[in-house]
Amino acid sequence: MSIRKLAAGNWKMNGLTAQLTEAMALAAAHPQPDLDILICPPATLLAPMATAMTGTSVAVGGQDCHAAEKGAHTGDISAAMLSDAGASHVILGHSERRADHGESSADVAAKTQAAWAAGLIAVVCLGETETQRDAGETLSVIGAQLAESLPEGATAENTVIAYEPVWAIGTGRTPTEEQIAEVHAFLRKNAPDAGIRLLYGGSVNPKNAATIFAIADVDGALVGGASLKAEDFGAIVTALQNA
Ligand SMILES: O=C[C@H](O)COP(=O)(O)O
Repeated sequence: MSIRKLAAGNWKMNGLTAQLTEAMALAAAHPQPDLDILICPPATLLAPMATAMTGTSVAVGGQDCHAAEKGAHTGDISAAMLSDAGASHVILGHSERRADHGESSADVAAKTQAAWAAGLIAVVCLGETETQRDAGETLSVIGAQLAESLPEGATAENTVIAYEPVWAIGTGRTPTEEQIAEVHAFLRKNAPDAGIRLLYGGSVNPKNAATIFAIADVDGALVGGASLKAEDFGAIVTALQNA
């Protein structure tokens, strides 16, 4: 089966209006890539970025949504609002949300349903902590997160899975190629649809991208820090295209 690759950037809580030029430079450098490119900016930049990316190769996504359609949830954003602002995707269950906002896998599953209902593609994040890896619990943790975070009905069309070891995020540390291969093979085998794209995330940069993209069952990356600069993210996109 041929799986279309995806280079996704998560800007997290970074980016002001002036940084829209980075997305524009990325789009200009990759006018017709043979893969999908996604940037998930902070909510404040969603609408202007979606407008700036119209007609380009770059899709735009949110970083979280509420599980409810609408209502009294001060400060939250619904999936329909993301879609209305021009998003096609939404990152859900990122470990920073799980840690900072106490999100459980059940919460992530409810948000995933909401995302699908609004026509968004859910980019669902899973990953073990360093303590869990050291205890030999990686696959059981990932297995439980996978089973509990994805509601019934996940397909290659509506869902992307991102494997992000918590200890590799923003640390400059990455798992070995064998460790990534093991988790991705597990996800390919256990995901509800074998066509669901599997991204690796955690300290991906222009230097290590080609090595990571050569690993079996890695269909792309969810990139944090290195997605903020068009030059760096562009180099990662090129490495993925050449993989
Ligand atoms: O969503 C992205 C990941 O958390 C990776 O972040 P990072 O590339 O800065 O390590």
